[in-house]
Amino acid sequence: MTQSPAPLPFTRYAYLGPAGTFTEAALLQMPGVETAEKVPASSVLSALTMVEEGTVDAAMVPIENSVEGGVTATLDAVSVAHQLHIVAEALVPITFVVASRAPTTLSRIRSLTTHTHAWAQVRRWAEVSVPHAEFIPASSTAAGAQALLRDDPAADASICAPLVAEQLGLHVVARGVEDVPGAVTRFVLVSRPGPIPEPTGADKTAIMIPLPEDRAGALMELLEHFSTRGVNLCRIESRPTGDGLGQYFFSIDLEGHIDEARVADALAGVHRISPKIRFLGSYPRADRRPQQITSEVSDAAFSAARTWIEALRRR
Ligand SMILES: O=C(O)C(=O)Cc1ccccc1
Repeated sequence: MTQSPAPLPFTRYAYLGPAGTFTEAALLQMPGVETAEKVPASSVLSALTMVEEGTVDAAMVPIENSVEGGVTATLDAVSVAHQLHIVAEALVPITFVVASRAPTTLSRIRSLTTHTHAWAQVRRWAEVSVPHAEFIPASSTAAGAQALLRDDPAADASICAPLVAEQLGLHVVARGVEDVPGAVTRFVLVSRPGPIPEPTGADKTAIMIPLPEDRAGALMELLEHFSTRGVNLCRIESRPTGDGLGQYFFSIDLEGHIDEARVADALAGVHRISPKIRFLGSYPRADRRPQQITSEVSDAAFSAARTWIEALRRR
């Protein structure tokens, strides 16, 4: 049985702005956010810094795309550079339009502006449909669309969400230009380390594990701790630590909550191999998919095993 996530204890949120970004759409999914203050930031890094400095309580940032994989800048910032915890996630279906200020055709477009993350998702379409168009990076899809309304816009058109084009009164030159229909971006809400959201029965835990150096089979050993306790991994990526060639960490999302015995036991096992492991948060799954746990790795089974050992030791 799964429980609904509890309301978030925050009143001020940062997000990659301005209004109309996909990140804002993710933030608007958070329970209770309607009455909270929403502060637009000009980059993911500045949103994270606002959290660290206490200007806001939490920030929504993109972390993974179903087509492109991890948003490395966010993964690295949350895993290494910042002391932040993930407290919620949101999934946003992504579709893009090409928008221009005045009516035009694709063949007349010589430059396109959008966020790099959006450009990565329309690149193949662009090669075929606007092969001569130059890409001009914007701080977000909505910022790129707004820039078209300036006196002397740098680009002929922008790639943005359909709603933004509509709200700004732009002309839609083409719709559904994403290379892979049905793509979804996963966003996470990060805050300063504090109380961990309660387990709901459909949760994820994020961790960062520096790979032990000069230890044959270290990855296999790490993974065994999860498999023997029936802990399913939903994402595993290796990233350079930034400290020198050959130094890597694993960024892992697993199914379950730190309050569950099998998850805590697996993490304790990993800690013995890689003591610099970092816990980055346990939080409710956005898709609310309940966990499938076999009886031998249930909390009850762990508790019975502990009781048995304690009884043996008391003899
Ligand atoms: O620029 C935006 O609207 C964002 O929120 C970043 C982004 C861009 C493209 C897909 C997902 C997120």
